[in-house]
Amino acid sequence: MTFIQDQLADNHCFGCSPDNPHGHHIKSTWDGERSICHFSPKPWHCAGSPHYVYGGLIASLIDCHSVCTAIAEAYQREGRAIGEGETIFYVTGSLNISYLKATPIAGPLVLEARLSEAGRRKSVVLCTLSVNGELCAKAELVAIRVPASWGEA
Ligand SMILES: CCCCCCCC/C=C\CCCCCCCC(=O)SCCNC(=O)CCNC(=O)[C@H](O)C(C)(C)COP(=O)(O)OP(=O)(O)OC[C@H]1O[C@@H](n2cnc3c(N)ncnc32)[C@H](O)[C@@H]1OP(=O)(O)O
Repeated sequence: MTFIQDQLADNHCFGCSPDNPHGHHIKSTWDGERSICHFSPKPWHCAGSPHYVYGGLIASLIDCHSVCTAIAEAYQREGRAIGEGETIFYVTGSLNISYLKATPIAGPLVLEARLSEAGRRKSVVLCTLSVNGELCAKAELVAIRVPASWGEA
């Protein structure tokens, strides 16, 4: 299986870089229309109760999965494979999350994202997070394209 994150160069992100030893290492697939990410929380990712997931982690997963989705779609729009040619980077401009139900830590968490808007510099991504088919959170993220030089270490 090919993951978006494994095709991106110069990515040190806490949420999604494969190379950040302390990060979440999320993995997202892109089918040309929507992206999917599965994540199994660890016991220490809990909220006040040991049974439910910490909201900050949920935000972090949605953030990275959505921005990676915006990047994948942008490569596609330019007729390139992800990571091919000049680097495309997006950052989070805004992230609006509705926490609809407490998210069971037993997981797995399933994130699904698609674009509702794709402009020259700005993309809007809609993302849901479900467990066992039950919708626990939904979000809208505005991703803004930035120069490739932002990725330089
Ligand atoms: C921070 C360093 C990141 C380096 C990344 C490079 C390597 C990446 C590698 C691999 C990626 C893998 C994935 C990563 C995933 C993780 C994502 C994150 O955690 S990112 C960190 C958190 N986000 C920030 O720190 C942004 C801080 N903000 C800014 O830098 C600027 O405010 C920025 C770039 C977001 C916009 O700045 P302007 O002034 O250039 O933009 P204007 O030209 O005014 O607007 C362009 C369009 O965007 C809208 N816009 C701008 N800011 C917005 C906002 N905050 N909310 C909603 N819309 C916004 C505007 O309304 C405009 O839209 P209209 O074209 O008119 O339709």
